[in-house]
Amino acid sequence: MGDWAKKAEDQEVSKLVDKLNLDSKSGEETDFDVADPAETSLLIKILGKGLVNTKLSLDIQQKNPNSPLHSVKTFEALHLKASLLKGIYAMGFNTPSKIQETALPTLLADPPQNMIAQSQSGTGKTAAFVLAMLSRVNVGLNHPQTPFRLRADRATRAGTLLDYPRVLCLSPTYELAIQTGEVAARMGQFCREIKLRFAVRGEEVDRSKKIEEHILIGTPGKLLDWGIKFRLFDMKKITVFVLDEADVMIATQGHHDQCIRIHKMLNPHCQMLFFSATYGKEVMDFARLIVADPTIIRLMREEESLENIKQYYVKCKNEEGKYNAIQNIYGCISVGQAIIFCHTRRTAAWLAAKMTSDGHSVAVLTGDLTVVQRLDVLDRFRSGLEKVLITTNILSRGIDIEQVTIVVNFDLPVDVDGKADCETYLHRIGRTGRFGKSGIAINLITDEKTMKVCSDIEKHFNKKIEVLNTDSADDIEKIGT
Ligand SMILES: Nc1ncnc2c1ncn2[C@@H]1O[C@H](COP(=O)(O)OP(=O)(O)OP(=O)(O)O)[C@@H](O)[C@H]1O
Repeated sequence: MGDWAKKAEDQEVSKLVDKLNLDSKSGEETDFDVADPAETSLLIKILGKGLVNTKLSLDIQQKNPNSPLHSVKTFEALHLKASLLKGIYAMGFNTPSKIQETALPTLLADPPQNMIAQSQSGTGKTAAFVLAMLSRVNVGLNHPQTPFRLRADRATRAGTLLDYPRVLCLSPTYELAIQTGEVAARMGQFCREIKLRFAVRGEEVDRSKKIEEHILIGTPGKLLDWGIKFRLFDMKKITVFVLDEADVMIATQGHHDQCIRIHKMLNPHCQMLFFSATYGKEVMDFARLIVADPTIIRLMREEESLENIKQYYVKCKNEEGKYNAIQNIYGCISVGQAIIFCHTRRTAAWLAAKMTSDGHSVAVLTGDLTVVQRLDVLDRFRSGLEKVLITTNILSRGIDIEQVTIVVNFDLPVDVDGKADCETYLHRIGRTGRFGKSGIAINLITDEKTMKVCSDIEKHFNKKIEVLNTDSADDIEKIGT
């Protein structure tokens, strides 16, 4: 698989550059930013350098009484092929993550079990289902359940494996498919007999030849073309069907129906695996269309508390007044790194220019940047090259920027109806504070309307938002203690 890994890497770079070019041409100018779920997911995967070791508990809803739902504490206990175990260790995985230790025994069980697994980004779901895909291909070659005629048939053809692919993995976008393929290439690097193929835009096929790779990872449209339109492989022979990023899949126009169409072509004995970072009703409804009698595993998210965050509001006359409030705060207390949220790109640009001219080191992250450019901004900010990150709603819920000491809502988060967006507020300020020290959140108010938004947020979380007079140095110094 080694050459595949290099190819996947090259593909990823060149395709991300394509996206960069595409982005620079695309998109009418808009002043408001709305986070694109697929871009957010890709950013998280690329930024997610390591495993999110979580203490959160697992909620396991056992649907299939035959499922051997126990957990393993080591990868050895999974009795994987030596070459696969070698690949896992080569990736630096010493012990299974929480979701892996519980999901893998079921994912690898015989007879195969269907599963719906939900856990937030960075907890190891991709690695879990990739391991299952690679294992199944190995197991499929000589599994006692493999129909005898298939084994005999294969023996007569002296190893020419004509009844492949056996594994389909659907991703909502080209970039996310490449990311998953990368993980598979690294994990299967010592399993030279396993062949992977991307079913994504730009991947050409010879329509006169059947596809012989064992695992296809791609987007629904391309897989529909290869499997149903051009019949380049037999959908009925698929033994493992993985639907990844289901929450993003639902949010990406048109994928919902394509996934259902593909699913309808699979045989009922195919193992259906469904992965999602969120677990809302729409995700669960979609899952029930795809997965029969699933074992359901979800990583519970504890309610985020605002206990260690001190929240203030400042009454300002206008935008200039808001700017002066920020300047006064910086003039009185030492601020580590700060994130300032604006409602529009225009405000973000105006504020960035003013703060830069007053000597602040400022980074701006808005929706007109490509994924690659956003990564660069976030990397620089995380490494402390800039001290102030000015952004809009594009810095959506999923992207965690830890270790900022102060968050300023230059504009409070509101929904499309102008009402308080409490979930976004929680995400925005939920990252302040360092190792349990209290964080500071400052909300800048200019009129009755935004004052009401602020008090609605206060009521929603039942956590006092104190008034702050930024014309008084004593008042400001008090918040820094
Ligand atoms: N058992 C493990 N031990 C150490 N690192 C791991 C383990 N499993 C996964 N990782 C690493 O943790 C990071 C997140 O893993 P993975 O991508 O599988 O999580 P995820 O839940 O799918 O996240 P996302 O939803 O963003 O894709 C990756 O860098 C991966 O290499």
